[in-house]
Amino acid sequence: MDSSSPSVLTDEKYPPRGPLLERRQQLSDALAASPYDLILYLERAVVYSNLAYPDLAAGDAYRALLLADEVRDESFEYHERAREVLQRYSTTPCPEVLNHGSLIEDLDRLADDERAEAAAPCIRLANLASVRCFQILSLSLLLCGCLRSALSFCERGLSQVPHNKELLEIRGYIEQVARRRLRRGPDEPIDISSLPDRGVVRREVYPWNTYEPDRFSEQSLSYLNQQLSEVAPKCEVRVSNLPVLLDGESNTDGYEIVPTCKQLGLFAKEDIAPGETVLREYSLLTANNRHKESTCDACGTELPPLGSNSTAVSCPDCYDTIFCDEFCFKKAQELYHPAVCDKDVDSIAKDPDANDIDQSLYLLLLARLLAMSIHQEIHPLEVPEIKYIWGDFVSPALNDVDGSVTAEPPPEWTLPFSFKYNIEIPLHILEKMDVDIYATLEEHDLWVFNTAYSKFRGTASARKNPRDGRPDVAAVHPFWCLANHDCDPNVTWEWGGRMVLWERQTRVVGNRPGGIKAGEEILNHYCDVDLPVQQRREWAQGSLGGWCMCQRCRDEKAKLTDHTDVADGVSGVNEGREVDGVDGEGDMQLDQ
Ligand SMILES: C[S@@+](CC[C@H](N)C(=O)[O-])C[C@H]1O[C@@H](n2cnc3c(N)ncnc32)[C@H](O)[C@@H]1O
Repeated sequence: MDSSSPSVLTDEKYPPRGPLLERRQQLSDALAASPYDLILYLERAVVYSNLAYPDLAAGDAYRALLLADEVRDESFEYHERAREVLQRYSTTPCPEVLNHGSLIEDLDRLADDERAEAAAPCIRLANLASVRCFQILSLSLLLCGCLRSALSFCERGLSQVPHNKELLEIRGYIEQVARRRLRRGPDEPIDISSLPDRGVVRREVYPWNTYEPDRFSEQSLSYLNQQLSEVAPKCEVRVSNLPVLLDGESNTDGYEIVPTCKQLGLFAKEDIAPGETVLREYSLLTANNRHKESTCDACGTELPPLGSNSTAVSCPDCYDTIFCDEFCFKKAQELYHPAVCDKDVDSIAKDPDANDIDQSLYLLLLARLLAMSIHQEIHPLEVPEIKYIWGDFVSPALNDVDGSVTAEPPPEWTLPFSFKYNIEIPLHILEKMDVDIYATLEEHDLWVFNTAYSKFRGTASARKNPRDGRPDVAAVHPFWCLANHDCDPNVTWEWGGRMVLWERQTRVVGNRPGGIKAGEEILNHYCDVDLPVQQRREWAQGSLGGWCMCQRCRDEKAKLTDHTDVADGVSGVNEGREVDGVDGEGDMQLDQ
């Protein structure tokens, strides 16, 4: 942390979390009772900042900004409701949260006298609130590492109050971090479009998240096993001890004992023969990022050729949505489609830039989850397809920091984040679905989206389009994704409408015959296991969340190191194999 720059997350050095968490709860309850109150949103944003959740602070400041726009524009949907609430604050002294630095004087000094007199007091408050939103948004997004969005909000604020000290300071910090990240000198100009806009935030079970089950409890395991018996009758879910993975190369390969952690895994309850199907799973939690692509909207498989004998079915109400057969159409109608039918959401986040492919797929998975929860009238985190899955969460205590404005987000923060994909587009999608984003805060708060993203990352699989090799379809299969990885796997998998895991005829190491004995763990593979150890580890790192420590990797690495020693320090020996075919694989696991 850069100790020379001021801490903006906290007024005191380490504010006690308890009272802040209590205040957060009070404000959330108040918002549930008065959902169009932008002052409550701003107050909660400040609490989130003090709790070191800059992403959640940005989320609340953005909702407050939208409400300030509602107050000012009579033609907007929530105008009356937002104005009526704000009006209540105009007779009392200015709300504390708006009285920040020199903001009030700066804005009043600029107001054209006549217009200022004519303006209703609540319009003055809305103007004040929107600049306060720009301050919180720009500073919070800077702290998450989203520099382009941070600068853009800062400039929008400065266009309203060009001399505001806080905004000018924030712009200075953004430029300081941008110069460091882009390696620019102090006098070199910075082009806003070249600024990085992907950041990272805390990945955790938020202290107020009451939806996360104890995955290791008897109740959870018995529920999971009951469901699993339908898709993988010879398997059961059990607790598995897995190596704790490091970020990269280390000297722990040769250790006899490596630290382990408790997770879940799939195990055989009965012997499984070579070639036998181990699991066959259907999921509607799918996404497709091509606008006009011939895949089934429900299961993501290629559509059958259209024609008089085709099994394909289009929705009778929004002809554009096509399903591969009657089964998928019925499942879609039962579980999500009515929430998006004829709602003009089809083109959102489609055909993304090459850099945004993964983000677009995760976003579209979130959109599907939201449609499922809205149609089934359950909280998004209660949707069975994601409720029990792995989120690679870090304990809140480890995430806690005393942040400094110009420091990089800490290494414990591992959830990729951007203003566009975590805040702006999810809210836009909900609005297209005719959802009142204010009245449904409990279901559609940013922490709910972040929790869903944590679960998708590390469990979703994707398929590359054979024409251009770009991943364009993704899915979460909640039982398939319980199987852990090993570079000497005993199963292999393919996703085409159904996710299928089947027992290998032969194992990679020693070419020994396949077959899984009762009690043994089902070992899947998250990378191409024909690659040499270094490339395997690099490839699997994204989906595994660390450097693979399976026995095969450790043995091969040890052999390679011995060989390197003998060859007098020749390093980087690859096993005489060109790394081709890495991009040729159709199915892949998406990176975390
Ligand atoms: C798709 S999930 C697998 C199921 C997960 N263990 C659970 O409890 O639900 C992927 C996560 O499992 C863990 N994992 C899977 N295979 C592993 C391995 N060989 N070594 C260490 N961790 C592994 C990693 O934390 C990874 O991010």
